[in-house]
Amino acid sequence: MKNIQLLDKTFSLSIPASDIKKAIWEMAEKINRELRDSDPLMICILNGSFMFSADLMKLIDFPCQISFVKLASYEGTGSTGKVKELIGFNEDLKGRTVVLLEDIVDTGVTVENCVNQLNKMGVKEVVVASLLFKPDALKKDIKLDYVGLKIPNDFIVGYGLDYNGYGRNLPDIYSLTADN
Ligand SMILES: O=P(O)(O)OC[C@H]1O[C@H](OP(=O)(O)OP(=O)(O)O)[C@H](O)[C@@H]1O
Ligand code: HPA
Repeated sequence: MKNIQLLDKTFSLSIPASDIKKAIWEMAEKINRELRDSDPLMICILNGSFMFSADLMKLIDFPCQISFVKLASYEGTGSTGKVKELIGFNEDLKGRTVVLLEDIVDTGVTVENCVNQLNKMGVKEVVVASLLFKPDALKKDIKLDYVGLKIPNDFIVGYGLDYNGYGRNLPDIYSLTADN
């Protein structure tokens, strides 16, 4: 199994790029079918979602807007349980169908925070699309509308996800090995 080293930690290959691509194709197909008449505004949650959002958006086959927010809840290999807002929601979203684009839903703290903020702003509906979901880590009562892949509760890097800023550029996803 292919291993990589990032700073002090070793990771082993867990999800190859071909599986990620297939999951995004399937999600895009559903979104194209189900949201094309809603004039949705996609919101990419930076940093982690940059790669997923870019690949998904290229497969959306109707005119569609995208905007960006920058939030952080994870430090090192764990959740802080709090969401830091580095660039927030600053457009008029009243009455819009908003699609949150997440690379991963882990504890659910970030998505819950976004959904609450968007509902206060008077959106019509919030739709959540996440490439990855860790069901065993979830601590919040949130609804996920589109999920690419369900994964075990292991710390992962690659395809946008990082360990202390490293690993985001990897095309495959790797998980932390037991010997760390
Ligand atoms: O469900 P949660 O426990 O909230 O975890 C999910 C969030 O954690 C990651 O972001 P992170 O805070 O690491 O910031 P980053 O996107 O800049 O890496 C990821 O991109 C999600 O936004
Ligand atoms: O497993 C993870 N890896 C990197 N960033 C994350 N943010 C939430 N979960 C993770």
